[in-house]
Amino acid sequence: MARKFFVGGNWKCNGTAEEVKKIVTTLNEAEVPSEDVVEVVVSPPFVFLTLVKSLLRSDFHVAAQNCWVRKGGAFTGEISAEMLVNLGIPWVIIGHSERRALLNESNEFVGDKVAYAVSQGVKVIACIGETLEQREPGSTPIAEKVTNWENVVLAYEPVWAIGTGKVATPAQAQEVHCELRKWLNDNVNSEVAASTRIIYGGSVNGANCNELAAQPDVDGFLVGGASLKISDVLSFIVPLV
Ligand SMILES: O=C[C@H](O)COP(=O)(O)O
Repeated sequence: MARKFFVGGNWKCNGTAEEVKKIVTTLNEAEVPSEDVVEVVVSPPFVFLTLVKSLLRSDFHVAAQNCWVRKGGAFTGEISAEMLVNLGIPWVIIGHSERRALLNESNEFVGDKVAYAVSQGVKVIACIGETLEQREPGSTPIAEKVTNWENVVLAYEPVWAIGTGKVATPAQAQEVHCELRKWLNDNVNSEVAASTRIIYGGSVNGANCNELAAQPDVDGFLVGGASLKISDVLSFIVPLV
């Protein structure tokens, strides 16, 4: 089964409304492959979600960077999956290594969040850890709790590559992605293993994206820094035509 290439731009905790509008304008004016070929999703900070959604071209989509683990309520500062649905935000990033490291999000908590968001109809970019010792316990709660894998993209992001300029080699990325696909085969089922997109994140830019994209098990990217730069934001989408 062909897996549609996925390009996610994670803007993290960056930008002003004016800067965000400039990036969106650049994206809107670009000639890019059809959405049948590449799925493009940008993830602004929460406060800009509605702004970006209202301005962004209709063939690109918007993701939140986090959501609460279950139904909303007395959880100050949180945003629920139901709210994302209410706003028409189709995607959410869950379990990014920055949240795992800085906010102590555990594997179980991340697994519960992924399952709850999917149960509410929000599609999830689920980020998992770097080493085999981290990847397996990180993936197990997701595998145990998620029933609808159609709405999950797995993002492999080696911590040493995030924001450092040290990108994994295509061979390193392929090795881990292949191992993850085998893990899905053994722990979920062969259909999910064949159809789930496994994307790579960590210092992706226009110069290294094509070689990474050529790997059979690299189904896309989650891009941080380069997705915020007007000069770079198209560089990892357009070459994929
Ligand atoms: O979510 C994106 C990743 O953390 C990668 O960030 P980066 O492209 O700035 O290395």
